[in-house]
Amino acid sequence: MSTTEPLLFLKGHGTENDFVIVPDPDGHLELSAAVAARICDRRAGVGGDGLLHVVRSAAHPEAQAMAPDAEWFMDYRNGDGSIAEMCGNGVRVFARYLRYAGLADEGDLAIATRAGVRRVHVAKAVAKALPSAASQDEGQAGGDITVTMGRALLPAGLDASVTVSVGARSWPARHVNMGNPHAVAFVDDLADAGDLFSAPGVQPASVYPDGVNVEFVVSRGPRHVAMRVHERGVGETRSCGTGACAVMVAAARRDGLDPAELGHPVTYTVDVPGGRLAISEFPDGSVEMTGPAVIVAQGTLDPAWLRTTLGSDGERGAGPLSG
Ligand SMILES: N[C@@H](CCC[C@H](N)C(=O)O)C(=O)O
Repeated sequence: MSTTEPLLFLKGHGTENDFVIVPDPDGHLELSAAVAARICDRRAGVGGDGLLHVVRSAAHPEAQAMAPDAEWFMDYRNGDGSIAEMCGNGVRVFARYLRYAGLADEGDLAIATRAGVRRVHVAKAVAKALPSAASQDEGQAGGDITVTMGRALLPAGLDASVTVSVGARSWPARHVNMGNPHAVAFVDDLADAGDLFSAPGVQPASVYPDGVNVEFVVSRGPRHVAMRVHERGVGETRSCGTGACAVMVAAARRDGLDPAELGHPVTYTVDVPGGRLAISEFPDGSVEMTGPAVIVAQGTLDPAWLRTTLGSDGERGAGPLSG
């Protein structure tokens, strides 16, 4: 694929965690970190917390082994262009896109991610917001999407507890892995985290050699919490799906609720600045998340802008976006 061709993109969000969606079914694009970051740039690009590169699993080297189980691979990038293992809000938006583009049927589908295959249930569409040839009969505005997020890993021993700090303040936090790393701190007030313009400190740093997403949590009522998040590779966002799952599990343990011991699922409502998610943990340890996912726009990336992004001398063009 050459950069003289316009490149289709869409814009979507899940509880206001927003993404640029770049369909590339046959895996012709090589998206460098620099190009992904440029596309996600809110001033010089389209703008988004992250980028969802939509590729057939069979066409992507990191996903070929999952191709028998999941036709599509979510090649997720953070807004700074870095690669992450998993994005919970992203996978709902990814599923919404597949329905919107007529690439998946209503009901259950499987999506390959770097954290493994995730099962997604797309609820029946209830509204139609975007008049588009590609929109099929999919409702963009309505219908929650449920994702089976896998098990939360709660490391034991030295890695179990960490300390999160902002300026002179610090809090004990829980290390939770949802395919990607999280540190969950319970605070008295969400404002205690300050402006979150820079990443909170997390000690010991050796627990998170690849960086960490940090959640600040307050209680709102029985099995109801609210959170803010500073995402690795992005900054503060309006929501984080994997973070909400990590928060739910940490809150349940704090409240003495372990589904494996209780023999029944436990469900929490998790409020994020951009909306609300319902998270359940089951006796087998699996975690399920339900929330909205919306496609808001589509367009094409200007080939001239892409060439500028790549560098007119071709110096950066050889790697960032080619095919
Ligand atoms: N917003 C996402 C998480 C995206 C990845 C994260 N920033 C990381 O680097 O692990 C979500 O909804 O889970």
